This record gives sequence, structure tokens and C-alpha cells, in this order.
Amino acid sequence: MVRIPLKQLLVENPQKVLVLDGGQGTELENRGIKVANPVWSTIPFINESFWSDESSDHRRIVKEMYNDFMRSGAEILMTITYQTSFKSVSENTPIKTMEAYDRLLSRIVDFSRQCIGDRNYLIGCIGPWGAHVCCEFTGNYGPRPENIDYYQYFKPQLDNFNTNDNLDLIGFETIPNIHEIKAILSWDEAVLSKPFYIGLSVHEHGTLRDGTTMKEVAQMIEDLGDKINPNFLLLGINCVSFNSSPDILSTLHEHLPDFPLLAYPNSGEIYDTEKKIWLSNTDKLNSWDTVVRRYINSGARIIGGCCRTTPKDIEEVAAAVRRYT
Ligand SMILES: C[S+](C)CC[C@H](N)C(=O)O
Ligand SMILES: N[C@@H](CCS)C(=O)O
Ligand SMILES: [Zn+2]
Repeated sequence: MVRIPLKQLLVENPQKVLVLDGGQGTELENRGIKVANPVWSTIPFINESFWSDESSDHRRIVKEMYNDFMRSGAEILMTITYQTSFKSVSENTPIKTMEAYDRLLSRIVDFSRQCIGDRNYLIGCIGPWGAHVCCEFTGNYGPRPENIDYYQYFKPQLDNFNTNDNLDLIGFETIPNIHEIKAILSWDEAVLSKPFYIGLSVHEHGTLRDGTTMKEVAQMIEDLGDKINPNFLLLGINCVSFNSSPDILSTLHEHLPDFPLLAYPNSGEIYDTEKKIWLSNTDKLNSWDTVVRRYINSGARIIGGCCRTTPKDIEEVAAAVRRYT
């Protein structure tokens, strides 16, 4: 194999920090693809012409986006499957059967692997349950979040990703609710047979979007003890405020000092879920250089950007990773 398995890399090369790509959905939007729709960044893959026409514009745009992130220094990149759950796809596109859905996912993963080559790592991206109802930034999962059948929701995407050798890691990202985290961490190797991570969606004041503290999240993980799925490789934060992210990661590190972490904040802009646009917030108080240095001091092993971060941001991340490792 051209790549050392990620689990091995994390253990055997403790100084190594991998540079992740940036916000793909928003970067596709910057390049002219309209992602404001119910399946969000999955949209270019829904049209059959993406697959049948080698010269399709959308195909070229996705390829160029991956190339630009790699040129900036990204060595671990994600599939564009944040809002590609079976529920989202079957309720909002002409793809209705499990067979057609499976084909869609396999096509996306294999295409992504072709784009990034054999040397780079590929993450199978899975957005939270809340993405399909747009509450990943509130964590408000209704009156009984503990009764949601998270497994039923994730199963079709998981079953596909578990068995695709082109994927090195599964990424559950922007997870805002503690019951969803508990559910994911209750699944054993039969359900989650590939290495995976969880990216938490956290308020700028430092709690999970549903109000759970980082201490409580860490305690829940500690309490699982030996029962934890050995494929659970990293925990971290994503799509969180750029300015507060170093403090949040450092709190997580305080409570889980030996656990590999990851961080990929958004640009600091705020998502308007109604209009599906990004609203500017306060200016960046920090530079990537400062933020990345602090992440590394807090045990981060994968660092990149989330929504509204671009190849330019990843260039700065990569330079800082080189400087501090
Ligand atoms: C801004 S992305 C991370 C999320 C998109 C949202 N779930 C939507 O459907 O608009
Ligand atoms: N990984 C997704 C967004 C997560 S908030 C993307 O880059 O489009
Ligand atoms: Zn994001």
C-alpha cells in the first residue's frame, strides 16, 4: 500500500500532523456551483451528465478544487458527501432506491480517489443527522433527541463507506448533539469497521451546540473505557468559530490529554439557515499561524479548514504546520 494506515501513522509518527483540505461545499460555491438546495454540496453528482460527460463543467470544477487544495499542501481530503444521507438524497432527488444510492456513493468515492491520487488520505465525510433539517448549528434535535434512531439514518452511508477500500477514514462531522455522539460511540466494529473520527459542532463560548460541556463529552468517552470501538481514532472540532477554536481545543485536550485531536474551524462567518448564505462576523483576531501553533500544542494531528475556508487558507495552515512540527 502506498499509504501507511492512518492508525499506524498516528501511533508510530507522533510528530506528524496531517494538513486537511478546506470548506468544499463553499469552495464549490465560490467556483459557480449552486449548493443552496436540500442536498447541498451533493448537487453536482446528482446529474447523470457528471458521470457520462468527461468534459462536464461540474466535473472539471470538482477536480480543480481538489487540485488547488493539494497544491496548497493538503494531504488528507474529504469526499463531498456531507449531505448525502439516504434520507436527504431519496427525499430530494430522483435517486430513490438503495441500489441507486449505493451506486452514487461508490461513484463519488472512487472519483474522489482518482482526483487525489494514491498518496493522499481520503475521508468519507458524513454530516450529522441535523444536517438534513439544518440544525447542526443549534443542536436542537427536538424534544426527545435520545429517541432518534441515528443508526437507521446513518446505516446506508456507513455500510457503503465501511466496505470501500478507497477510504482511509470515516469522518462524522459538525455533530452538535450529545445523544448523537453517544449513539455513534455505542456502535462496535461490526457497525463501524473502518477508522473514524468525530468532529464536534461547538458554540463560540465553548459548549456543544446543545449545551453539553467539553468536560462532559470527555467524561462520557472516559466512561466507555474498554468498551470503546478501537476504530475511534480522533476527536475534535469543526465548523466552529475561528477565533475561539484554539481555546475550545485546549479544553478538550485538558480533559483527554492522550487522545489524538483534530481541528478545522470555519472562516468565522455565520450560516443563515433560512437563506443558506454566510453572514460576516467579527474580523479574525488571530492568524492561522497562531491558531495552528495552539492546535498543535493541544495535541491536534489533523488540521485544516471548514466552511468558507479556501485553498489560500490551507496554504497558511500548511506553512504553520511545517513551522511548528
Ligand atoms: C453550511 S453546511 C455545513 C450545512 C448546510 C445545511 N445543512 C443546509 O442544508 O443548508
Ligand atoms: N465538510 C463539509 C462541511 C461541513 S460543515 C464541506 O466541506 O462542505
Ligand atoms: Zn463547515
